[in-house]
Amino acid sequence: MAVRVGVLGATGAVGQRLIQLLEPHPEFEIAALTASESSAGHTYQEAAKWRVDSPIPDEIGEMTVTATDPDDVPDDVDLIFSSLPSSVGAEVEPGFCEAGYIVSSNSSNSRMAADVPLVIPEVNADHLDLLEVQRDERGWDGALVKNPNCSTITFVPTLAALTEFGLEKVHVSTLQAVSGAGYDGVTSMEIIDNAIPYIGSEEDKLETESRKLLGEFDGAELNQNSMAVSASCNRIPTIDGHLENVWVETEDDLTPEAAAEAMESYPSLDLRSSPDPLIHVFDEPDRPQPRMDRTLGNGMAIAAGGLQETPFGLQYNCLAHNTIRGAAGASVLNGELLLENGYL
Ligand SMILES: NC(=O)C1=CN([C@@H]2O[C@H](COP(=O)(O)OP(=O)(O)OC[C@H]3O[C@@H](n4cnc5c(N)ncnc54)[C@H](OP(=O)(O)O)[C@@H]3O)[C@@H](O)[C@H]2O)C=CC1
Ligand SMILES: N[C@@H](CC(=O)OP(=O)(O)O)C(=O)O
Repeated sequence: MAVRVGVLGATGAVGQRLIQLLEPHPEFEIAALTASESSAGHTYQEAAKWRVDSPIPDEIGEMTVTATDPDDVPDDVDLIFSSLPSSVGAEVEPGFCEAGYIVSSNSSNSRMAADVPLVIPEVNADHLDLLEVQRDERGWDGALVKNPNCSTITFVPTLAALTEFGLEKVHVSTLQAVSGAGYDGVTSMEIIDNAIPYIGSEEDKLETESRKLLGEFDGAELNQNSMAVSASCNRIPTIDGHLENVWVETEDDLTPEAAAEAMESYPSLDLRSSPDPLIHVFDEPDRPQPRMDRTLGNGMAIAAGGLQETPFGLQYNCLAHNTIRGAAGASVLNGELLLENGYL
């Protein structure tokens, strides 16, 4: 029987992607949609300014949106997908966990909290066991699991494939699509014929979340990876798909051929939304490209290419679909992992 799920922030850009992925999902059944007080009480099709590239499923359009409060969500909902502005997430997510709901959240609040698993299933599924520590410390019947920032998700799987060479220093420079800023994030006058070399708080997220994701959980606490990470983030006028340039210095010698082999053979998982292969390595020097490669693996794959030796170590480019692998798809995959691991 499908697990009944709720979506917090269901009318937003990521909430709409969540609905697009969850509605046909055989393991999950959408049973609750929440948003702000101004949307509550309206049907979903009245409340949401739908912008996803497939129509609103009929039965979803007719559902009534409720306020984002545990008392408004049916008790038989077991799993909550949260895609709220982070200030709202920080306020309401603990209440859902206290009320017994398992929350798979995309919002940035609490990602770096010591007892909150920050998970990319193919990279660090074992960090999910931090939930035992979380429940002991917080006394929750529910639980809170986070997926990382969309730019972090794009480069960390490629680093995970290279850990056997001993990661020492990583430099990453991003070319991020406008959808990452949300529909009202950057105006057309700001971004057309332009590039903006600043995205608030983004560099810090790449630098800290990557070290947590590649850290080791010893059963009691998580020890962060000791690699040094420096990030520089840029907004460019693409719609979807974050492209990143990465330089990696390693303890052991690392040739482009060995790196390509490690990335191509990095294992996927037997979860419905996990693509196989996880990392697609291009031989063509001008790939990956956002418009051509963001839908690889139904938007869940990581694309890499342009591997070469430089005076600053191995250099390559990588790409992922920021609102699918980088947001809604990441939360759904964490939901699948929670199900697989018996939390639901
Ligand atoms: N856009 C993207 O590509 C990405 C976004 N994210 C993150 O995901 C989260 C959501 O982003 P996005 O979908 O773009 O945001 P949107 O602004 O498009 O949507 C926000 C959602 O939250 C609801 N909401 C806003 N305020 C409240 C409130 N006070 N109480 C309850 N619900 C509220 C809105 O409801 P209503 O319609 O009623 O206002 C809406 O459903 C953010 O944390 C963002 O940083 C992460 C990665 C990528
Ligand atoms: N800041 C990201 C999107 C985002 O909302 O990230 P986060 O999930 O860390 O809030 C971007 O602009 O592309």
